[in-house]
Amino acid sequence: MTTSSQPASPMTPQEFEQALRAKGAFYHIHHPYHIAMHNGQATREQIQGWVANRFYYQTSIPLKDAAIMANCPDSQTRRKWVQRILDHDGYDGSDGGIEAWLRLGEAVGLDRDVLLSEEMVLPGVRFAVDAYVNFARRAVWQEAACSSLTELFAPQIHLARLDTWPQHYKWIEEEGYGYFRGRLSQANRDVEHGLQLALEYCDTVEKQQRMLEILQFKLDILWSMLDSMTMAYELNRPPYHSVTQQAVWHKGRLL
Ligand SMILES: O=C(O)c1cc(C(=O)O)c2c(n1)C(=O)C(=O)c1cc(C(=O)O)[nH]c1-2
Repeated sequence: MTTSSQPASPMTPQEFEQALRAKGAFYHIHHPYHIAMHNGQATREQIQGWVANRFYYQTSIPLKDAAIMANCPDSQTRRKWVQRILDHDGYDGSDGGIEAWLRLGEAVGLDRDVLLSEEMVLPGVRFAVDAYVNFARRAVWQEAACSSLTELFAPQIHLARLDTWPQHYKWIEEEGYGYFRGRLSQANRDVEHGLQLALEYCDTVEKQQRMLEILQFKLDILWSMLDSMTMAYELNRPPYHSVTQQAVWHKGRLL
């Protein structure tokens, strides 16, 4: 094995931030399934499939964040990090992101029970999301915390949806867009904290290279989710399509 491609000295914090940001080239905003949704070319079934499958990501994010907190001995970090769980689960009478996503489901014509039952969650989506939660359980907390840094690129994707979906998909009820609106400020705040942790923690060549690899792993998760949806809802090749039309795949959380 050769290590000749390793740089001799660590990047400066500015250079390292640039290297993290450059990973935006591989964000799922560039996936053909996402581009089709953005351009108004997605069918109702494709939008519904995306909303129902992404619900599994939404409900897994608090599990992932709780796993990070469980491994983090620093109370100052936990005080900040706990806000991420509250954002999704709701607190003090505010509903939170999971409820907002259920409303998005209703706005695209999916009963909330369909989302909650996870019956539409494709195995490939489940495996990708579970990999994220399991990584957060095993990794040192700083690495797990910084794997959330795909959120660097998220405000742009939420804004783009708010911009184009109402024009293209008149059948989606307006109140479904609350989730994307709420995430704009939340994602920016999360990124500020995540980036600060990454720049402080990654002070060696090895840590910087590993963090870039972890960010790529997270990008792979988001991309693979859309690959699974492409197979099922665009190419009409859901799991077992060659043997049955029925959705026989497992439905429960086996994490
Ligand atoms: O809609 C999106 O494209 C998108 C992407 C991501 C992301 O980049 O991981 C998140 C979200 N949304 C999101 O809503 C969210 O709450 C969130 C939390 C995290 C994380 O890794 O902790 N990513 C994301």
